[in-house]
Amino acid sequence: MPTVKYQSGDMVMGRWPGSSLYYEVKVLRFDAQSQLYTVIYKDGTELELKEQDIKSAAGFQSRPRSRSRSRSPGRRRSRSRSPARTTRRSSSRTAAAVAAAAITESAPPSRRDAKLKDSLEVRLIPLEQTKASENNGNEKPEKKEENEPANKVNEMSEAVVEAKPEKNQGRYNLRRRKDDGDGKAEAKAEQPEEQEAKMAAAAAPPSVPLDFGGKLGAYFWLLFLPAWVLFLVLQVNQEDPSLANFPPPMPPLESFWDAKALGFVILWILFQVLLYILPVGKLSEGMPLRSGERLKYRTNGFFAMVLSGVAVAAAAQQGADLTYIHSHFLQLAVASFLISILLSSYLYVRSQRTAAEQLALGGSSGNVVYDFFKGRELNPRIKDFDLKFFCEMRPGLIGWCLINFALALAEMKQQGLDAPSHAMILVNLFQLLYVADGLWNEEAILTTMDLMHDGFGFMLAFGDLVWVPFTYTLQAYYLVSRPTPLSPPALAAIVTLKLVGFYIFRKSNSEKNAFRRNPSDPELSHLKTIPTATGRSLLVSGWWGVVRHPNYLGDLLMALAWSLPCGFSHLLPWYYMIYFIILLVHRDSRDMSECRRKYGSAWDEYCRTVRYRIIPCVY
Ligand SMILES: NC(=O)c1ccc[n+]([C@@H]2O[C@H](COP(=O)([O-])OP(=O)(O)OC[C@H]3O[C@@H](n4cnc5c(N)ncnc54)[C@H](OP(=O)(O)O)[C@@H]3O)[C@@H](O)[C@H]2O)c1
Ligand SMILES: CC(C)CCC[C@@H](C)[C@H]1CC[C@H]2C3=C(CC[C@]12C)[C@@]1(C)CC[C@H](O)C(C)(C)[C@@H]1CC3
Repeated sequence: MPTVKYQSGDMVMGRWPGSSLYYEVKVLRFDAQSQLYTVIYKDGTELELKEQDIKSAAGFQSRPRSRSRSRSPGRRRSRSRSPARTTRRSSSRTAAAVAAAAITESAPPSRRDAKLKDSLEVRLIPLEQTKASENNGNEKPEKKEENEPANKVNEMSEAVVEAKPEKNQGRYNLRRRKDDGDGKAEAKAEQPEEQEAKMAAAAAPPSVPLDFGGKLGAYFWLLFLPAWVLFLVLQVNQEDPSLANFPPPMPPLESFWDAKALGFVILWILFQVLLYILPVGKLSEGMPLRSGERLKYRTNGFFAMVLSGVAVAAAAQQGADLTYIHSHFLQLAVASFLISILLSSYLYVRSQRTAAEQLALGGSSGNVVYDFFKGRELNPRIKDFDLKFFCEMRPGLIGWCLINFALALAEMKQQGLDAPSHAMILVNLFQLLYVADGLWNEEAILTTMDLMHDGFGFMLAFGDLVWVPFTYTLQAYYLVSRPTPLSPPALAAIVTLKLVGFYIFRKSNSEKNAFRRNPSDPELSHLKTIPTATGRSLLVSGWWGVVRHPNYLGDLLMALAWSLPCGFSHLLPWYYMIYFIILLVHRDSRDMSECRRKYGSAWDEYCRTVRYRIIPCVY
C-alpha cells in the first residue's frame, strides 16, 4: 500500500509551474488514483502537483540578496528590472506576483514598474532551496534568463509548457488544474493508467454559478426569446413600424403554419448536412477538452457557402421564386422554431446518458428547465457529426445570407427597381462579408466561448436556427418597403466605418486564435504575455493589450455600419445594435468570471494591466 507523504492541511512548499520557484502552499487532498496532491497557494490558486514538486518547508530559506546580485550581468539586469524580485518582505510570494513579474518585459522599466507598483506593497519573494541536490532541473530556466532578452524568457517558458509538453513533464512534473481544458499534450507523455486517472479526476464538472438569471431566468428566457422574435417579425411587417404602433396586431393562428415552409427549412438543413459531411476541406483540431481529447472538425464552411450560393442561383434560374422567403417569413420562422425545440429536446434527453466529463461546466444544475435552456452536453456528436459546430456555422449563418438576398429581390419587386437600393446593397454586402469571413476563418470558432465552454441546449439551438436568420436580417427586411436614399458622403463614411470595424475584428480574432494554437509562433514573438497556473498564457500587448475584448469592439463598429444605411426614422433597424451591445456586455462579464475562475490571480493581473473591457478609455 503506497504511503502518503503529505497530509491534508500540511503547509509545504510547492513548485510554481514553469519556474524554479517554490511557494508556501497548503495540501488540500491527495488522489490515490492519480497520485497527485491538490494544493492551494496563498492567493487562492489551486493546482495539482506531483510529489516531486512538493518539498517540506524545512528545506527552504529566504533567497539571500548577495547571491542573487552576484549573477551574470544579464541576470543582474533582469533582477533589477523586476521590482517584485527585489522586494523582501516575508518568506513567500503570491502567485499573482509570479504572473506580474513574468509579464514579458519590453516596455520601458519606468512604465512597467508603475504598472506593478500597486502590487509591490504586498509582494513577497520566493524561497530558495538550501540543498543544491534538490534543485533538479531548476537551472535551465534561470540560464535562459541570463542568455536571452527578457521578453524571450517568457516566450521560451511558454514553449516549454505548451509546445513541448513532453519535455515539460520531465522537467517540472507539474499537472495543470483539472478544469483548464488543456491537457492533451500532457496526456501524450503519460502512461495509459496515468491518462485514465487524469480523465477520472477531470470527469465531474465542478459546480459553477448559474447564469442568465438562474432557474427563474431560464423560464423567462424560454418564453421571452420566441415571443420577442414574433414581435420583431410582426412589427417589421407593419406599415408604420414605430413604437407608437405597439403592439402589432396578432394574425390568425392558422397563418403561423405552412407545411411547405417546414419542408423548405428541413430541405435547407439537410442540404447543409450534406455539404458538411462531404470529405472536402480541412479537418481541424479543436482545443483540448477536460479529458485531454481533441475533437476534429470538418472546416469546409466557406466551400459550403459557395456551393449554397451556386445552388440558390441555379434554383432561381430554374424559376424558383425566392421572394417566397419574404412573403412567408413568419411561417419559415415558426418552422425553424419547431425544429429548434425538437433539437433541444433531443439534446437534453441524450445528455442524460452522457458521461460527466463530456458535460459543460454550466448546465448541470439539476433543474430541468435551466439545463434544457443552457445546454448540458459540451460537444454532442452523432459519430463524427458535431451538432453544435454545425448549427452555429451552417444552416442559420448561410441562411442569413440567403434570406438577405431574397429580401433584396423582394425590394426590387415591391419598389419596381432594376437593382436593389444602395442601402440594401450595403446591408447585403456587409453581412455577406461578415458571414463569409466567419466561414473562411471557421477554425477560429474553435477557440471561442461557445465552442469551448458552453453546452448545447435551447439557447444556442434557438439562437443558431431562429435568432440569427430571422432577426439578424431585420435591416434588410426593413428596407424592402422603406426606401432610404444615401448621399455619396454618407455612403463613403459607412463603408469606411465597416472596414475599420472589420479590420479590428479580424486582426484581433486571428491574433488570439494564432496564439492559442501555437503560443511560440515566431510571428507573435513581439507580444508580451502573462503566464498562468494552467500553463496557458494571456496576451497582454498587441490587440489584447488595448482592451480585453478588441474583437467585440470591431464587431460593434460593424453593427453600427449595418444599421446606419437604414436611417433614423425608426428604432427597429437599430434593434440589432442595441441587442448586440447588451449581448456583448453580458458575454464580456460571463467571460471575465470564467477567466477569473480559470486563471485566478494571473487574470487579475491582466485586468490591472489592460484596464478597459471593450472601448478604450470608456468601458
Ligand atoms: N454576431 C454575433 O451575434 C456574435 C455574438 C457573440 C460573439 N460574436 C463574435 O464572436 C467572436 C468570438 O467571441 P467570444 O464571445 O467567443 O469570445 P472570444 O473573445 O473569442 O473568446 C474569449 C476567450 O478568449 C481567451 N482570452 C481572453 N483574453 C485573452 C488574452 N488576453 N490572451 C489570450 N486569450 C485570451 C479566453 O479563453 P481561453 O483562455 O480559454 O483561450 C476567453 O475565454 C467575437 O469576435 C465576437 O465579437 C458575434
Ligand atoms: C439571445 C440568444 C438567443 C443568444 C444567441 C446567441 C447566438 C445567436 C450567438 C452566440 C455566439 C454567436 C456567434 C456568431 C453568430 C451568433 C452566435 C451564434 C458567429 C458565428 C457569427 C459569425 C462570426 O464571424 C463568428 C464566427 C465570429 C460568430 C461566432 C459567435
